[in-house]
Amino acid sequence: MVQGTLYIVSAPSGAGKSSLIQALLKTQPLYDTQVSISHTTRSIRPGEKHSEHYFFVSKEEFREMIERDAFLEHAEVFGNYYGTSRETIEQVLASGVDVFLDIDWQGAQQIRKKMPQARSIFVLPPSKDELDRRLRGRGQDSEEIIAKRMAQAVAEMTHFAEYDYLIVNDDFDLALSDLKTIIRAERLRLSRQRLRHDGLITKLLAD
Ligand SMILES: Nc1nc2c(ncn2[C@@H]2O[C@H](COP(=O)(O)OP(=O)(O)O)[C@@H](O)[C@H]2O)c(=O)[nH]1
Ligand SMILES: Nc1ncnc2c1ncn2[C@@H]1O[C@H](COP(=O)(O)OP(=O)(O)O)[C@@H](O)[C@H]1O
Repeated sequence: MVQGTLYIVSAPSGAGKSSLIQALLKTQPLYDTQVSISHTTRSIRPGEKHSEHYFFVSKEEFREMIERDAFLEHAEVFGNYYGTSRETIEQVLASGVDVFLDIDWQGAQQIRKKMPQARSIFVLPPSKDELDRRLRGRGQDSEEIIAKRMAQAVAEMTHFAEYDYLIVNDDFDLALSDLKTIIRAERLRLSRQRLRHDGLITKLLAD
């Protein structure tokens, strides 16, 4: 079985990474691609569902998970804790499915150390004004939270060069097409193709 690829996707809040990942998943069968559902201590937003968008847990539950080493990575973002559960990711990758992590730069650094084979993608907004418009347009955060996220956006963006790929999410369809191209190219990497087509290659090279 060929291991699935782990994709890390980061961006300043509001740049559109969740929308891009969700749109991508609609075009891929579940046996090919899944998105990891993180644990978080932040409050649930209107329209969000427990175990669909996040596992919403208390600080105590989160701390208990850190203590039993249940996270592949975890970080504090905007004053809340976020983490990726180790168990599910390892199982899903082992079954050959690609997994997407929507995580920040701190989590990305931790994953790269543990799993150097992971691929990382950074999503940029076309401008700060547009980022601000998207955060407001989403209509889910208070003025105070939006201000906090805008203030953090530059700090997050300074990490773009640590990533393998960069997508500017100006025109959504174009950005989605870029994301699909990255995945297609990764699936065509020689190391993966060799394993998938071992028999074929042996036959073609036989005298
Ligand atoms: N390190 C880490 N960051 C996460 C995780 N889940 C979400 N994040 C990041 O936390 C930040 C805030 O996420 P969220 O509160 O959902 O806001 P949104 O990205 O603006 O919708 C984003 O940068 C996410 O990528 C996680 O499991 N680990
Ligand atoms: N290319 C785009 N053009 C215009 N609006 C966009 C684009 N991409 C995403 N959005 C909108 O911007 C808002 C923030 O997107 P979201 O995916 O929640 O961002 P993130 O997950 O990076 O915080 C949402 O309302 C989304 O519909």
